[in-house]
Amino acid sequence: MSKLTTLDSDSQLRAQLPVQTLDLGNDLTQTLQEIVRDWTRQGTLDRLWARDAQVWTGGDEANWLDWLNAVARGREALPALSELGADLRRGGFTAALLIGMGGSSLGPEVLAKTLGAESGMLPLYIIDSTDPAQIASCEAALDIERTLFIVASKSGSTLEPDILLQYFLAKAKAALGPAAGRQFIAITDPGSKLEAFARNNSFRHIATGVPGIGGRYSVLSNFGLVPAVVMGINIEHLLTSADLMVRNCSAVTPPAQNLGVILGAVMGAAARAGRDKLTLLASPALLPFGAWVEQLVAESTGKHGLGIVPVDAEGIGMPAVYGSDRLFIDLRLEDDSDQARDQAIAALANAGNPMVTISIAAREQLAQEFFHWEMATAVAGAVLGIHPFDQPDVEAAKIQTKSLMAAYERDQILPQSPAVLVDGNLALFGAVVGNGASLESTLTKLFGQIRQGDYFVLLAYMEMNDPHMALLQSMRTLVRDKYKVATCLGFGPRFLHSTGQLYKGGPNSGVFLQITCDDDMDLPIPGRSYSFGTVKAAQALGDFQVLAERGRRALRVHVKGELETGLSVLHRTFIAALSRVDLTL
Ligand SMILES: O=P(O)(O)OC[C@H]1O[C@H](O)[C@H](O)[C@@H](O)[C@@H]1O
Repeated sequence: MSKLTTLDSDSQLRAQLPVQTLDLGNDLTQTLQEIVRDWTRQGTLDRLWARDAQVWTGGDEANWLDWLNAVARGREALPALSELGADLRRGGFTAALLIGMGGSSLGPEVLAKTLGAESGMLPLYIIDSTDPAQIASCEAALDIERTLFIVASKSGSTLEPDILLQYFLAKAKAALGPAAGRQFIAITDPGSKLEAFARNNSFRHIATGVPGIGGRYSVLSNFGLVPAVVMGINIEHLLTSADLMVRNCSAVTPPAQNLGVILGAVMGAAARAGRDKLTLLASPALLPFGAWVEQLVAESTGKHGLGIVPVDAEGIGMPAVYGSDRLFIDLRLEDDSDQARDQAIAALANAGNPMVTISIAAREQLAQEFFHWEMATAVAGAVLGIHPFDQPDVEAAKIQTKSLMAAYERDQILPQSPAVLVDGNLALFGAVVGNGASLESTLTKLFGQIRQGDYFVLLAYMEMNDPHMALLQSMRTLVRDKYKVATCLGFGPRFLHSTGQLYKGGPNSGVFLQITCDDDMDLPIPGRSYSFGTVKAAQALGDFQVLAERGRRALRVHVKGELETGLSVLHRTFIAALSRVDLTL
């Protein structure tokens, strides 16, 4: 194994930048060197910073590169942001709820879960679901009268934030009367419908986004900075730290020393060599970073039948449970390592798996990691010849959902074909279900379709909570260990704004098990003729229809009646089916 460290050990920068170490094996190292040589000779990095769309596909990439300057803009906005912080300190709030999807919520979620609120400032809750139970749990944790609501949406027209805003504004109005708007902040691009709504409802503050920054690249703009201010995080420190990475990734730093170019070139080279499952291994304290990386990598690269499959929070296994399609990236916090984890990672590297190690000394350096990964993803897009700033297939599921909702508004029922099979309280849908089959034989058939190099995904339209997470995680681990394939877990509708793009538009190597459920309780949406439960059902249906249209191998299991009972039956049958299946890999 050849090892390469991309900064001199005595470099002053190295003390403050992450240390990035590569252990790639000969073939990948050679490809990496070729890419770096080409980038140097052809001045590709200069062209990237000069916003030359030919670096990628020659499309409209130049319109989406304002994230390159987000840190400088953020620094200019520091006085205004500090005024906002002072105002909030006087506001008498006890907590904040951020309403948003995908790029508008995943960055703030990382900040909330890794840095958290400073004392005296507001802990940040996030709602990015239409699941009635999840909305109810979130509401139960809040004192509505003393909650600051942050509605974050670049477009200002995304369905979920729109209806969640209606819901929580009605609650706030019921508690506080017409002054309720003072409890709300909007973060949105100029001229959006949300901006107008915020004005008309006398919101406390409206923070604007930059139209030339896409959602998944927006964390270092107001979309991440305002929630950070709400939590009392020192954003001046974050931006100063991020600025070091911006400088390292700039055109002044030659590709061979440029952390972003190197990481991106490795990602692209690995994907070209069939190692397209980018498996993030994060120190426990940095685990929440993975959900943000997932969106960035999946939405940016997963299109036109190509893409890098991000694998997040899979847990680390023995080398024997992995195929030869993995690139491992170990994101570590120096004082947060334990011996068992280190040994497991060393075993993976010793077994010949390519491994990138990114080591940071303090959590605040995640601000650098945001830019590092943004640059790397843009570079990987260039290496793969992909437009990294669009998301052509997200729209397909949205269109399908819209037409289902229109049918519901007309007929008061969601149009859907009957289940192909009902096994106890579980109803099965999808082409994989055969005549006279059972849940177990259908699962066996689905598993039988998994081939080497595929990935298996659980799409769960239910409350994202610890018990559900534990059960679903155990299911994905069983599949990984038996088939040696990468596995992913997405909660709906959250993942539709993240990995959904890749699942539909990327390579047809995904095998999907969608799990839906009846809702024990439902919540009405003020001013609408439908409930959150209906929206969630339409989103799951629309998602499944698009997966089927795209020829994806997919099964839907709907749990009728009590969710926990149905899930444990599904879990047991899943294990039984796995143990029956003959390995055909
Ligand atoms: O911020 P918004 O306009 O509400 O968009 C939220 C999300 O919507 C879509 O699903 C996009 O695919 C995501 O990239 C985006 O982050």
